[in-house]
Amino acid sequence: MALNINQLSVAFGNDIILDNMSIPTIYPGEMVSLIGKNGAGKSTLLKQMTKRIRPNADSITLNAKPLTLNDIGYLPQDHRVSANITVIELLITTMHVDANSLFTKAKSAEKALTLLDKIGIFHLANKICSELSGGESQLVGLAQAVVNQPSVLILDEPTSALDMHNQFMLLEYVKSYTREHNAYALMVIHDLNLAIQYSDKVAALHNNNLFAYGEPSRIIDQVLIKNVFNVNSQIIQLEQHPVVVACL
Ligand SMILES: Nc1ncnc2c1ncn2[C@@H]1O[C@H](COP(=O)(O)OP(=O)(O)OP(=O)(O)O)[C@@H](O)[C@H]1O
Repeated sequence: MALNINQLSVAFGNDIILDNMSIPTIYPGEMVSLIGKNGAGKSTLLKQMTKRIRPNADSITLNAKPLTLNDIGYLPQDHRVSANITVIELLITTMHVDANSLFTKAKSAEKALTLLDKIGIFHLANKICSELSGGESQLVGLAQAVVNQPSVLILDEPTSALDMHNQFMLLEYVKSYTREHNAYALMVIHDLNLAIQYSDKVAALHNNNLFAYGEPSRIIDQVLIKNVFNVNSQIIQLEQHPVVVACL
């Protein structure tokens, strides 16, 4: 059981974004954060994972088979739902329910409400999607991404619109989902301290390739931060976690 990304290349015209990039095997139950400067290719990598057809199907595999759309739940960057339907209706629709069966529909509503409760957004069930705030929309996007219980969660900056409490609430949910379902979570996170706290492994992308990969406490240090972000920093050790403080 493993998720593999091997020899992946992506170019837009003459611009090479990912150059024959491989990531070490990702194991069930693992949360992996992608870090790197703006434009490094993090979203490009995640978008490649959500493609129906890839030029080289073997470049991204789940249990040795090409990753399919059925395997994944995807929360894109800046996710917004513009539809004039309620959150619960959105989730039921996402579940691909047979519209003729009232029983199945009722079961789906129950399932969707349980999920909203688990994520901590039960109160949003009857809100209209197009009227949600940015942060509410991001949390609903997470519910939509997990509602069909995918094996692979692909989350592009899932905490970017969230307040401090909701950042932790979302990441705690992703952690429990990943552990309970033996799933794989790949997330782009800009906040290094959140990445350190919530990742089993961190993948740092730089110069069109993988710069470093491993447990956050082993790979995130002043040298990496200087090389990847061109920022001076200090690392403070707090219990087992390093805490990054940027310096001028
Ligand atoms: N459809 C496209 N056509 C042309 N260039 C693109 C396209 N999509 C992305 N790029 C370019 O590819 C590079 C990587 O973009 P990507 O969105 O993957 O970066 P990122 O690491 O996710 O950045 P950020 O942290 O700013 O979200 C950028 O230089 C971007 O301009």
